[in-house]
Amino acid sequence: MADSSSPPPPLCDRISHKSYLLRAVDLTILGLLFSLLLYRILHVNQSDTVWVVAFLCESCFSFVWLLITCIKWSPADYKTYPDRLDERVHDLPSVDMFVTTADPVREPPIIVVNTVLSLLAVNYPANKLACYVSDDGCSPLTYFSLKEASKFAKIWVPFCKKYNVNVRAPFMYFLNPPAATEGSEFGKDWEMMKREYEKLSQKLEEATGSSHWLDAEDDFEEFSNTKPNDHSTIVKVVWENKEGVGDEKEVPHVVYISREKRPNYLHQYKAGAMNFLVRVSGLMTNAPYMLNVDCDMYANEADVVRQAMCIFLQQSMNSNHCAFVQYPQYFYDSNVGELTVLQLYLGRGIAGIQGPLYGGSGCFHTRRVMYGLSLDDLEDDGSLSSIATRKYLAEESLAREFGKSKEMVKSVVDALQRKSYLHNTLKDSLEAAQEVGHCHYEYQTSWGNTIGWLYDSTTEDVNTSIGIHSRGWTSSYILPDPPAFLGCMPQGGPGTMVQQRRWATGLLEVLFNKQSPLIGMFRRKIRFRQRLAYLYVFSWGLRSIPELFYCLLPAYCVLHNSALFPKGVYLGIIVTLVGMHCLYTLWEFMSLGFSVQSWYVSQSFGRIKTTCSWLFSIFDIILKLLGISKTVFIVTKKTMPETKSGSGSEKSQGEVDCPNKDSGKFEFDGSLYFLPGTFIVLVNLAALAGCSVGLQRLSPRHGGGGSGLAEACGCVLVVILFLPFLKGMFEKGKYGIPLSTLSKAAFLAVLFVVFYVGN
Ligand SMILES: O=c1ccn([C@@H]2O[C@H](COP(=O)(O)OP(=O)(O)O[C@H]3O[C@H](CO)[C@@H](O)[C@H](O)[C@H]3O)[C@@H](O)[C@H]2O)c(=O)[nH]1
Repeated sequence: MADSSSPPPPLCDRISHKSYLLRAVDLTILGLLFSLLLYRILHVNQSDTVWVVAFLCESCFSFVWLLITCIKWSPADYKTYPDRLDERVHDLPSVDMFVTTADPVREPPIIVVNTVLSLLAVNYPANKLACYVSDDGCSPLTYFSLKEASKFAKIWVPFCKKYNVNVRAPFMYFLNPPAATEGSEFGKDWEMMKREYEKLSQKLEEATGSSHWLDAEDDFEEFSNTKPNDHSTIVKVVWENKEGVGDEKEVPHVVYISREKRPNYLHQYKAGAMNFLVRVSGLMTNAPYMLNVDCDMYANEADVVRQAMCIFLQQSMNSNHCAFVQYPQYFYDSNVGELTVLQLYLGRGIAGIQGPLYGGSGCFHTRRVMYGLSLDDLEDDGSLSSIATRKYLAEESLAREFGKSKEMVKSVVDALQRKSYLHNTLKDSLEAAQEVGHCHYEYQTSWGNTIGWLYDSTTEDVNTSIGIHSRGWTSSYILPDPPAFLGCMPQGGPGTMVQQRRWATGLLEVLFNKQSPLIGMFRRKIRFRQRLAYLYVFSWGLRSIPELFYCLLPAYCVLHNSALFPKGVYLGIIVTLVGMHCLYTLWEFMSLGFSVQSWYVSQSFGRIKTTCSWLFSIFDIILKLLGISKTVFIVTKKTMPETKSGSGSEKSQGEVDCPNKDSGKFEFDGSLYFLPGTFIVLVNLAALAGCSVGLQRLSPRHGGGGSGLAEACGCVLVVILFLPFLKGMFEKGKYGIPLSTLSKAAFLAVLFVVFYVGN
């Protein structure tokens, strides 16, 4: 029997994943890289440019590996015990849930609706939840869909709770009929729900094609004569859970919001939408915690909110320093093993330092931290220190920072002082909500600067994340199995290239803005290794330059008859390095249930995205720094789950996104993204062809003893890594490289070859 004087069991445990073996492997690879650099220094021949370029590239790779080793040194995450929550906590805190959408075509409302339904049905008292949907597309269709979805939610939520359904996004749930339930009560309910969901989908599909419903109801008046970038603020209470007591049949509040937009007015993309969500929810429900998900990231696990609360509530009993709880982002229907591996190994590594980076979706935030509090502003019991009280609660300074709305200032004071929200009806706040959605509301306030989601980067997530860690807060990482949230990712092709470029550009923007981990070394309270983690992420775009050079160096050396790699026994350094790196990364993949094929796809895609997409982020950032152009946020196209059935609940984490039948099959279009890759393949093929006809003999020998088998193997390796491009040269349609790209790349390749042979 448990001793009544012993402390109650914790709500969560921090699990360390430290491994001496993995540290040894990381260090060995680092040692090999440094030996290679040393060899180059000792054997340098100043007239040999190849040697110098290779040295510079390898220095970059070594630096990146040094960062990786530091990041992965002490991995950790959290295990939570949601079953203990009810025993320990009698009054669960409220949570405001935010969903952002921006374009009803690229983000079909049926996807948004599924995400919303999955959130409305989570295992948490409905009177403690409110779901706010921000629509940057100002689309009556999205509003219509939400209205229909909230009607469906009245049968869906009780159904999920009654039968303890695991996956509460209907489009996923109904992919798998339950086994042998015919005739049972559950079987009948299941059939009925499925029919109702089909009706809902049908209605939304019909509404997408026509707009007759728009005139039929007064409710859509505010949408008339609006354009996505030119309209007034719209705030609509879709469903209000009046006098909710947390009954299983209740549906949480649903609110639709679309902030004012005017042409030529910088609306700050997603970050601007998030800040409007924070303000409106502050006026309406003012929950101390806020969950944010992208419109395609549905809750795949009914206990997501309870799990996050285990961390926050345990921390508030102890030290109270966790600003946010981040779940990793997993994806349905897409081959993104690379992201899964990255989030597990590197993600846990960062989580073991000061905590995971905020990834933009699947994250629970504390409202007070978003209002700019630093860790130092709090006493041990979580109340504001006397200095912070003076600093934050003077009404004048609050109005300066948070904007002129009196209701907003009051709600901020309540949130900072942790006062529980006094129930008004949501509609009482509509007028104030309109005011805080005005284009000019943020003018000369601290929104986006020190408060809320931070501006000045299209990757608002990591920009905001470093702002929070710089104020001394920590964050926590939970990796439940099945995954807590699942979203969609574009398959390899133009969509991916645009997305990767936006990420790399946004990250570089932070590297060069005031949040940069390179500045404020002693002033900011961010830990040293956490800074390195940010540096690793923010410098993605810069890695494109050494990678591009390194993909061309073997071909150059073969054509130029010069040595790239060490000779004799020293060649062993390179061979061991490549071999170890391959085996190590392969092990990382296989340990998560991915196949060898998936590992190859990720290695190949890694090189393609760096040289073809990240490369453009450098141009973007130069143009931005020169003030010639601004960066833009192109919304990623979302697709319904099609090829795979299954709820994700019976699968292990690794299986969530194993490659589909088309893995490695790349889609092309005529955009410039595909020019560098095609050029790389052509040049390496030309070098191999030259090698086989003995071209080197025509070239004079250059430093290091001329090229040999190692350089030719280098060319083969590059071609293998860019195989989707080689295949694309022989395919037709969307899988084929367009003739225009091929001819441009061929022209450049001919220039490259002609210029270097015998030069
Ligand atoms: O002007 C905008 C642009 C985007 N969004 C929303 O922002 C979210 C993310 O946009 P998406 O096009 O899906 O970007 P992804 O590249 O797929 O998203 C990743 O990268 C983004 C940063 O670039 C992060 O914000 C996301 O959380 C992260 O999942 C979506 O819900 C959009 O509807 C807006 O609300 N307003």
